[in-house]
Amino acid sequence: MSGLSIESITHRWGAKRALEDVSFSVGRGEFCALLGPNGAGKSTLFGLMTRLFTPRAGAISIAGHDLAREPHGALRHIGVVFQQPTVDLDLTVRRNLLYFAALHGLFGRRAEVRVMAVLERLGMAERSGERAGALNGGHRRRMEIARALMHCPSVLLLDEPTVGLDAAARVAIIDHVHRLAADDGLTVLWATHLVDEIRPPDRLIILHRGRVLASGAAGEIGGADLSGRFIALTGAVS
Ligand SMILES: Nc1ncnc2c1ncn2[C@@H]1O[C@H](COP(=O)(O)OP(=O)(O)OP(=O)(O)O)[C@@H](O)[C@H]1O
Repeated sequence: MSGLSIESITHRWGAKRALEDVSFSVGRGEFCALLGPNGAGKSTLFGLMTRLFTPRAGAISIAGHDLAREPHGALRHIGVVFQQPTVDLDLTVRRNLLYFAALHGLFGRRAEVRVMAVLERLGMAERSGERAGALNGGHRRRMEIARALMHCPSVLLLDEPTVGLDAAARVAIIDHVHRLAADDGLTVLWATHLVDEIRPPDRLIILHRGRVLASGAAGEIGGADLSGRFIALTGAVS
């Protein structure tokens, strides 16, 4: 399978259950929202998918590579945007991306071309010479998404990427990432606790207290009122 597959993942922090028998898959070109209130287990799952730590039980497969048995094969297919921004504010946008390119073995003209291609993709090309610290929060996040695409991953993981952004910046980022899935065939997993970031055709996984409560098309799970359905399932006000 070319996308992402999570099979029967269980993880505990000491005696605390963070994930219990979590299974789902996201296909090529699908935008999948992982929706859960605080403490649902979203960041724990991201930590497992990026191999910050290993699951006690279950399997994770990325672009057909089992993360435990073929970690290098799996990890090179992942692009990650973490919840906390990780940008060098003193460098230009271009320089931030060039450093990241070098980490992936891309140098010189090839790196320059790739930097401009990913910035173009996120509508950021004209800002390549600006200092990252001078960008607004939305543009800084778009720069981070562009950076996550530098090594041509097939799976993009985003952990609550719109935290702290205003409504217009959130919509712009959501639009861009939907286009990456629809036009470029990227497999997207978008963790959020905000129902209004989810569109009816999106795949949706509702996670609560470490368990999957619903999985399917957002429009089918939520009908005309996804927010009401989410609150009914989890008791959480989003
Ligand atoms: N390093 C850790 N050590 C101990 N417990 C942890 C650790 N990380 C998370 N937890 C616990 O695991 C559970 C799931 O937390 P997690 O951060 O994965 O949820 P989340 O859905 O990402 O929440 P949030 O939206 O608040 O980031 C919570 O009960 C949390 O307190």
